[in-house]
Amino acid sequence: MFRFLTAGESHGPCLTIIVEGLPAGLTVEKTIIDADLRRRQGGYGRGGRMKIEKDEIRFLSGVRHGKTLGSPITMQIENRDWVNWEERMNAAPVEAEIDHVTRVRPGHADFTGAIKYGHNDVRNVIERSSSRETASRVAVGGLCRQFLAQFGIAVHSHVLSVVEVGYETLRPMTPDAYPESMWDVVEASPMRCADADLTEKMIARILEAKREGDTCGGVFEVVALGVPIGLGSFSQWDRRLSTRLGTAMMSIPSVKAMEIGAGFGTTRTTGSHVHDVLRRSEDDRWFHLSNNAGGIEGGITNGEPVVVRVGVKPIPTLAHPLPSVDIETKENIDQSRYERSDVCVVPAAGVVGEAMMTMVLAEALIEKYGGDSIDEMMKHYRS
Ligand SMILES: Cc1cc2nc3c(=O)[nH]c(=O)nc-3n(C[C@H](O)[C@H](O)[C@H](O)COP(=O)(O)O)c2cc1C
Ligand SMILES: C=C(O[C@@H]1CC(C(=O)O)=C[C@@H](OP(=O)(O)O)[C@H]1O)C(=O)O
Repeated sequence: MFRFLTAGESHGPCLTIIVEGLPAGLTVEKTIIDADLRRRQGGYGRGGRMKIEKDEIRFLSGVRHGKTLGSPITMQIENRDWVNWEERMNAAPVEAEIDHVTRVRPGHADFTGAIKYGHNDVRNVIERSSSRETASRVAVGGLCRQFLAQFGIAVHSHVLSVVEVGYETLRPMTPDAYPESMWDVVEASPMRCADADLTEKMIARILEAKREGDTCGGVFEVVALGVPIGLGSFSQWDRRLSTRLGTAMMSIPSVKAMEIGAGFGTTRTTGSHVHDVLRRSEDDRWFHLSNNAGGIEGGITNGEPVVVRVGVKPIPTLAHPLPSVDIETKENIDQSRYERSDVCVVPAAGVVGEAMMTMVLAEALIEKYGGDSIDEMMKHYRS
C-alpha cells in the first residue's frame, strides 16, 4: 500500500514527510525533487515569503546510496523563516501573551479552524492551514515522478486562465495536442502558460488586482502522458481513478472545482460530439479519435493522456481586507486582518496538482503491477 503523511507548521523549524510503499531498488535523485520544489515556489503573483525560502529536501530515512530501501522514506524541508518566528513559535510555554490574532479573514480557515479547535489565537490555525504544507506534497510528487518515469509516464501542468483571461472548454486532448516543445514554453513562462500572448494578459490582470488590493484565481490543467491502459477500476466506487483524482485535486487548499477531460463542456452538447471513437492503428495499437473523456472510461485509464482541469479560487488574504468579525470581542469590524500574502498562486497550484496526479498514478501502478522491488514490478509490467 502506498501512503504518505506530512507534518509541520508554516513558521515552525521544518516540514516533515513520511512516504511508505514505494518499491525497493528505485533510483531517486534529490536534485529532481528539489527542481519540483523550486517550480512550486515560482510563478507571477507570489508574495514576500518566497524570497526568504529556498526549498530543498533532506533524506532522513529509506534511501541509501541513491536507491530506495523499501522502508519508509522520511524527508525534511527547512523553513528558513523559522529564525524570524522562533520566539512566537516556540514549543515551550511563554510568560506573556504575544501576537494574538483575532480578526478572521473571509475565505481562509481562520473562522472555522478557531471555532472547531477552540483557539482564541487564530495564529494556532493559520500555521497548519497555510499552504506551506503543499511543499511537502511536491516533495512526495518528486519521488513519485521518478517512479513513474520507469514506466514511461510523464506528468505536466500548465495554466489555462486567470480570472476572466483565457480558458477554452472543448480543447483537443489527444497526445498530439501536447508536443514535447510545449512544456519548454510552459516552464519558461512566468505564468506557466503555453501561450505568450495570454501570459502577458494574465500578468496584467494580476497587476491590476494587486493595485486594487485584490487577489486572483484561475484554472490549471494537469496532463499525464504515457499512462498504460487499465489503471483504476469500476468494481467499487473508491477504486475508480476518477474518484481518486477528484479527492487528490480537491485536497489542494483553494481548489474549488475540477473537470476530467472536457468536464462541464460535455454537458453542453450531445453524445455524438462528446464520446471518443476507438480505432486500431496499422501498427496494432489502440487509439481514440478525440479525448473528451480525459483518458478515463469507467474509472479505468484508456491509454490516452489523463487530463484534469482544476479551478483555484482567489487568494483569501486581501491587502484591502473585507469586513469580518473579531472573534475575541465578537464585534463586527470593517476590515479583517491583512498579513504578508500571495496575490495569485495558479501556477504554483498547478505544480501541486502535478504532484497529486503522480501520487494517484503511482498508487494505481503499485496496485496493478505489485511487487516489493522495482525489478519485480517491471517484470509484472512487461508481461
Ligand atoms: C501554493 C499556495 C499558496 C497560497 N498562498 C496563500 C497566501 O499567501 N495567502 C492566503 O491567504 N492564501 C493562500 N493560499 C490559499 C489558502 O491556503 C487557502 O485558501 C486556505 O487554506 C483555505 O482553504 P480553502 O480555500 O480550500 O477553503 C495559497 C494556496 C496555495 C495552493
Ligand atoms: C509559505 C508558503 O505559502 C504561504 C501560504 C499562505 C497561506 O495562507 O496559505 C500564506 C503565506 O504565508 P506567509 O505569511 O508566511 O508569507 C504564503 O507565503 C509556501 O507556499 O511555501
